[in-house]
Amino acid sequence: MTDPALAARPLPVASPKFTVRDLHFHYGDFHALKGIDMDIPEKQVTAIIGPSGCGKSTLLRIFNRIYAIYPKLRATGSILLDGENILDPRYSMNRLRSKIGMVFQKPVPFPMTIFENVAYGIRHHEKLSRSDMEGRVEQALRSSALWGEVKDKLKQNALGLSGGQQQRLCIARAIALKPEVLLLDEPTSALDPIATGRIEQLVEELKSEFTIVIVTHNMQQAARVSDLTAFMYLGELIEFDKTEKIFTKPDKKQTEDYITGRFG
Ligand SMILES: Nc1ncnc2c1ncn2[C@@H]1O[C@H](COP(=O)(O)OP(=O)(O)OP(=O)(O)O)[C@@H](O)[C@H]1O
Repeated sequence: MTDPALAARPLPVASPKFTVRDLHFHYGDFHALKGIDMDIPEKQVTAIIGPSGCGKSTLLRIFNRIYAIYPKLRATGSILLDGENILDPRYSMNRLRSKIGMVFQKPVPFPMTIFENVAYGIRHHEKLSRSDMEGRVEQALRSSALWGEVKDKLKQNALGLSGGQQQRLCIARAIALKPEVLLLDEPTSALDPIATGRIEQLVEELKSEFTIVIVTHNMQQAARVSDLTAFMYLGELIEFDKTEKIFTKPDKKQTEDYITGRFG
């Protein structure tokens, strides 16, 4: 059961992109998310932090309903995206996919050319002329800060790129579909510090266009890139506030213990 004294209240947000209310999630009998309430603001970066197993990735994945393909997984409550409940099966998966892009922990480029990696998804959604497609691919690669490094080798296999470049390619692939939201699930955990720095800089640039939600194990990263930070523990949202406040003057003792390294 959620202890009302422990649960975070939703932070009032002027223009929420997502409004999450009383969200519970079950993996079969296991109650993984317990009564989450939060408002995620538009065109800002929201970080989700907390110790391993607290439910960060589970929460992130509910935002694009990945769980819905597994019969034993169940979400209750509501998540409004621009006012419409995306947990309602009548909200079509295609519509949701067109609004929400996701990037995973490990970059997984398709075994095809750099150009095709970006063009592939666009072709599934739109029919573009060759020159329009070239323009779209270039735009996505520029937005993901990769264009300068790959413009002369678009026909080379993407698997020849470095890990950091592959991750920026995955971001290019997601933003080429012009989503409104980008979900990033520990996007730098497989990268070296230089590649991590480039992704963090990119996140900062992309927030003028996209609503970004990032799960990270790295508290310094959350402090550097996010406007708001949500701290989770054992499936509950303990505290959700401006990042600066979470890292300097958190309200809850559990948050303070976590950010000062006393547990987790
Ligand atoms: N497919 C699954 N079936 C059953 N339980 C699961 C499944 N996936 C996750 N869980 C459990 O749900 C809880 C939350 O997992 P989740 O992966 O969301 O945590 P997390 O905070 O992202 O952890 P980490 O930081 O280690 O990635 C954990 O207790 C985990 O064991």
